[in-house]
Amino acid sequence: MTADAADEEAAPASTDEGSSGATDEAAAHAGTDHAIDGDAILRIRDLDAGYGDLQILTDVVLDVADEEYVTIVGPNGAGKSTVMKTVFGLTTHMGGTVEFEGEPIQGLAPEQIIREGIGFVPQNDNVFPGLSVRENLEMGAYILDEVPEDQIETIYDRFPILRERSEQKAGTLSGGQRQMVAMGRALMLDPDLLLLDEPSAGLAPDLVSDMFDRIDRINESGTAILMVEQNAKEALRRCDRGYVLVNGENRYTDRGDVLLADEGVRRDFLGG
Ligand SMILES: Nc1ncnc2c1ncn2[C@@H]1O[C@H](COP(=O)(O)OP(=O)(O)OP(=O)(O)O)[C@@H](O)[C@H]1O
Repeated sequence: MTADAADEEAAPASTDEGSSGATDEAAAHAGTDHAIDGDAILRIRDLDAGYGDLQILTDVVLDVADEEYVTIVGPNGAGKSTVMKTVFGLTTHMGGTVEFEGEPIQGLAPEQIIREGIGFVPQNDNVFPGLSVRENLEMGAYILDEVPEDQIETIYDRFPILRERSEQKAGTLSGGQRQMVAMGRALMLDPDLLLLDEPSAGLAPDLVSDMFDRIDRINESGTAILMVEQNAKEALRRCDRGYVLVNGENRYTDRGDVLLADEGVRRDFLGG
């Protein structure tokens, strides 16, 4: 979304004095109002979830507005990936609600969630290594009766190297190219919301900013993004709003630049 639109969307989340747009470090205080005032396409309320009997998330609140770019940061083991997996129906739902475009989706299976308009790029094992690039993309549209050729062309236009490598087995691609296949596959049904779990993990440093640029362009073309990223500072620089999660609970929520400028957030969660 545009910077202006982001300001409008994000402003209600900033409740503390000084968080209303200031990038002045001394004045910036990260907010703790985790819900936005306006409409959200993804609306998570009081979410409890985990694995089997093991509860990881407690009372998590999180919103993503239409076309918004939201990132989740926090220490290792905070439950960031668990939030994404829970939205996608891959964990045990224990309480609270997850609404997408006004409909409850908690407890639905991933296949149903894909149909609702959410794409997910997991951190690991996110391509079929023995299938070609094109076959991987086709798998992204497996719920359709026919392969959407125009969408494959759209993906190839977005990631031209995939057109060149269309017949190559995904397992023989570089890490960056595999990540493009995984993103391309998740975009095959043109989702309204794309979940990205650590998209820069394992990439050579010179490829990381290219990957972030591609994510920016996906967002600019109208797809909302919810991303977990180890490269927290860069993610907060790029996103509209960020959530800091600690021990499976919300800690701070604010615009990315406000979180970056908050001394406590920097010291405790961003490595100083
Ligand atoms: N499949 C699973 N079964 C049981 N526990 C799990 C499973 N996956 C994750 N966990 C546990 O859930 C907790 C949160 O893990 P999660 O991966 O969500 O954290 P994270 O914030 O994404 O961490 P990191 O930054 O290290 O990737 C951890 O204690 C982890 O061990």
